[in-house]
Amino acid sequence: MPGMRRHPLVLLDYSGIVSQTRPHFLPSAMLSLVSLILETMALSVVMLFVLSSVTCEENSGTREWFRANILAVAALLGYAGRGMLPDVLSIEAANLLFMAAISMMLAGFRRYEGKTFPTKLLAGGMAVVMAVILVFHYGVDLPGVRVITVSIFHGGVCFAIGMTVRRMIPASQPHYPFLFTVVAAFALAFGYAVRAVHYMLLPNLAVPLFASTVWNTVYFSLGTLAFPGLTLGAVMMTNARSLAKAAYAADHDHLTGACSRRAFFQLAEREHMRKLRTGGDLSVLLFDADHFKAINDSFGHAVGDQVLAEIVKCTQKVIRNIDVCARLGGEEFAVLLPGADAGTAISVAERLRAALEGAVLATSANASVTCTVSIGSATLQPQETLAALLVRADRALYAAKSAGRNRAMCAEDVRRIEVGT
Ligand SMILES: Nc1nc2c(ncn2[C@@H]2O[C@H](COP(=O)(O)OP(=O)(O)OP(=O)(O)O)[C@@H](O)[C@H]2O)c(=O)[nH]1
Repeated sequence: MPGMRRHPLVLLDYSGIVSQTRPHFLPSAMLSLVSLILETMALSVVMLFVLSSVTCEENSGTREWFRANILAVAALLGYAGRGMLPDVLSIEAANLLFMAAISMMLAGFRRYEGKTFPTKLLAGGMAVVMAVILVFHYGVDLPGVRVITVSIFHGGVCFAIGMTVRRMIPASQPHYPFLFTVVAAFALAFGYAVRAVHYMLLPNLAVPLFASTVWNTVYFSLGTLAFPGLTLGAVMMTNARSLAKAAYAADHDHLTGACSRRAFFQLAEREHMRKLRTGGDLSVLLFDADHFKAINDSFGHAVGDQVLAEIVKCTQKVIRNIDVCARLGGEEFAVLLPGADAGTAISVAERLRAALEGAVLATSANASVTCTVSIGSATLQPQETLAALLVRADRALYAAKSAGRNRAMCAEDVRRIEVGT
């Protein structure tokens, strides 16, 4: 084959030049480093299986990480074949594939972040590195210069990965997957930088590629960890995001973004227990859109949906951050008001009613769609259960509907009316 050096099993330096000939057996030192490369390949293949379990359109970045691992496997095959494959495959092609692989890894993290990939910058960088490799392989054979150039590229990309993931460390959900990836990326960047500086300081460092020196072992181990480490971080980040999405979906209403019924009852239970233990006030508002069926019938279900979403937006503007607005079902909503006494609760209810009465909640064929609400409020009595509190709020809501709608009524007043005082 043209370009292939015909030494079936040989020990080569970085440039691929024969430095020793071992016609039938690989020396054990060489074998240990080749096996390190083969183990990395095996790990990357395992990572491909792991990645395939999370790779899909919704999980941004996973496709790029999958491709990156395929490229890495191909590159590692090339590196492992040094001495058995033509130089153009084991040096040029392998380096090109590994640069593409690590760049693809960065592309995955950028996609995960929702950002585009700096294709031109990286393609330009790869072209420069390849030019250096060609010049310092076929022109002047300086393996050290090739190592320095490739290490600077890999280190730079790993640093960019670290910076990208560092920006994404979330405030609320578990940090661990992100910290793991940031540490892995920065450690790799540091390792590559040390390698580049090492070769700059010792330009005549001409140990054979697979010679089992301390530094070779350190640098090979670094390379061994690069892909599996970053891929593991990527998979953990994907799982963290999936869990966060699932938790959000369970706790929020899909249409309006309000708290879900399930989450509302959980929060209400917790607040109720706290108030029973520590004292203090707790109020709840139950409210329902008036004649909502007529909106659906006149403007269509889509406009009805828009109105429901706007009702929630409007409510969230009226209440405090610590209050919780939930959609209990259909056109029925609730607001939990921790620390609010009966007077505060009815004034919040009145503000909400007035805000919705004056708001255009949707437009349809140039018609403004408005919708009023009826509200029942109730405040926790000593030793009262949550269920009893909600029953009283519901009765107040029913009273507001019966009294003509578009009004807020307080359970305590309704009770007074019921007992005739
Ligand atoms: N667009 C839309 N409509 C919904 C949704 N959930 C429930 N509805 C509609 O809400 C309407 C509720 O109607 P009713 O229970 O008769 O209540 P209403 O028309 O608001 O009358 P009052 O409550 O007595 O003032 C029904 O037509 C349901 O189909 C939803 O998610 N989207």
